[in-house]
Amino acid sequence: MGKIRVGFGFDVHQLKDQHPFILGGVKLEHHSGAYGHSDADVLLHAICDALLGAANLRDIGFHFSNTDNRWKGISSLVLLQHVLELLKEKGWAIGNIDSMICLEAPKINPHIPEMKKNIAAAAGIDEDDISIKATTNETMGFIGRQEGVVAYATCLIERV
Ligand SMILES: Nc1ccn([C@@H]2O[C@H](COP(=O)(O)O)[C@@H](O)[C@H]2O)c(=O)n1
Ligand SMILES: C[C@@]1(CO)OP(=O)(O)OP(=O)(O)OC[C@H]1O
Repeated sequence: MGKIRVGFGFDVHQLKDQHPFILGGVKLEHHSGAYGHSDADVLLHAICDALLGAANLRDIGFHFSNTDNRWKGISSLVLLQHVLELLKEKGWAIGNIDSMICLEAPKINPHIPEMKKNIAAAAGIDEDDISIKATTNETMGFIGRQEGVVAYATCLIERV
């Protein structure tokens, strides 16, 4: 086996009423949604940061500034594709990704297969190499009050 590295990513976005909610590239039916410069997909942003961190390539805001109109409203699946190109240029391939979404509602479990499919397609990896999990915050804090959504991700990358 060649050189391997691990990475870690975190993201948080505010939830606003009557706003689209995109998570893992899936549009969720919900009364509120994540707000940001892009489509505010916290799961994909955490995954992008884990991958960039593993490759020591700074972070998502360094590559895709939230003051740059090119990224306004953009699908974070496109950002993930860009991140993959950056990793490839440095000779890295993804081993696996694990992630956790912290969200009070709606339930994420029914959407996980579609999220995995979207991420696998954008990152060019097997669905089996992507794990997505979810937890509520047991009604506590800003997540519990449904004011925000958080995601964490870890990954392993290997030299090809
Ligand atoms: N937004 C969410 C939150 C949780 N889940 C699933 O429910 C299980 C129980 O959640 P607790 O926070 O009460 O431990 C959790 O393990 C997930 O499987 C979900 O789908 N969507
Ligand atoms: C994705 C970017 C760029 O559009 O903006 P946001 O959608 O606001 O997301 P965030 O995780 O706050 O910052 C990263 C930015 O690069």
